Amino acid sequence: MVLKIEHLVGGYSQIPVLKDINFEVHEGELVGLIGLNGAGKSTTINHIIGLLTPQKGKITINGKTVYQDSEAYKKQIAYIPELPVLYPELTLKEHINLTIMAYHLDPDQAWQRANQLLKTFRLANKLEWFPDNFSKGMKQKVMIVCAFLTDAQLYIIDEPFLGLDPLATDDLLKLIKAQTARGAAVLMSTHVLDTAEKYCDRFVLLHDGRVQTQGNLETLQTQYPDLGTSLSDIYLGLARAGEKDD
Ligand SMILES: Nc1ncnc2c1ncn2[C@@H]1O[C@H](COP(=O)(O)OP(=O)(O)OP(=O)(O)O)[C@@H](O)[C@H]1O
Repeated sequence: MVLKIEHLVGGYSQIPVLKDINFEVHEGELVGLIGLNGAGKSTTINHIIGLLTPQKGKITINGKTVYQDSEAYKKQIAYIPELPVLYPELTLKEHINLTIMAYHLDPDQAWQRANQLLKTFRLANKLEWFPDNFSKGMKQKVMIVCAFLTDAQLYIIDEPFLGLDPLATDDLLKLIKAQTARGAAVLMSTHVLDTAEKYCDRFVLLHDGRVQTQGNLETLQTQYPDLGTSLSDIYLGLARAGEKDD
C-alpha cells in the first residue's frame, strides 16, 4: 500500500475541518476524491503533502510519516495543485531544471522525458518563455510536465480537468494510466464525475470533513441501490441527502 490515512483530524485552526478521515491508495490504483465545495478535499491533500499538521491521526506513504524523514517522504510525492504555482522569474526550462534538482533526477534521462512531455503538451517551443505569462491551461500543463518528470510513488492531482482542453485532458489521462501501470498510486480530486467514473478504480466521497462512503462503483451501487447506477446519480443522491441532514 502506498498511502494510508488513519483517523485524521485536522485543518487550519483548533476547530477541525477534517473529522476522522480514513482511506488508502494502493499501488497501481487511481482513486477519485469526490466532494462538494468545502467538503475538505484540498485540506486532505494539504495534510498528505505535509503542508498541514494533523491534530490527531496518522498519514504514511510506504509506511513512513513526514516526521520520520521529511525529504524522503516528500520525494515520494508529485503534486499538481488546483491553481498552478510558478516562479515569475524563472523560464519554462528553469522550472524543469529546478524539478530535476529537487527530485535528484538524472539530468539526461529527465530531459529526454521532459522533451517528450513538452511535445505532448505543445510547449516544446516555449522553453525560454516565462510560464508566469502563460494562459491558465498552459500553466497547468507546466505543472503536469514537472510532476510527470519524476518517478514518484504517489501522484496527487487536485482538480485537473477544469483548465485543460480536451486534447490535454486525454493526454493527462494517458499519462496517469502509464503511471498506475508501472505501480504508482494516484489520488485525484475532481468534480468531473463522468470522467472519474470512467477512469478511477475507486472513489472516496467526502462530506463535511468526513468520509461519507468509499469503494468502487459496484460497491457504491450495492450500498445505495435506490440512488441510480452512475457515479453522478449516486453522488448527487448522497449530496442532496447530506444537505438535508445539515
Ligand atoms: N486556508 C484556510 N484557512 C482556513 N480555513 C480554510 C482554509 N482553506 C480552506 N478552509 C476551510 O476548510 C473547509 C474545507 O475546504 P477545502 O478547500 O478543503 O474544500 P474542497 O473540498 O477542496 O472544496 P472545493 O471543491 O471548493 O475546492 C472549508 O470550510 C474552508 O472554508
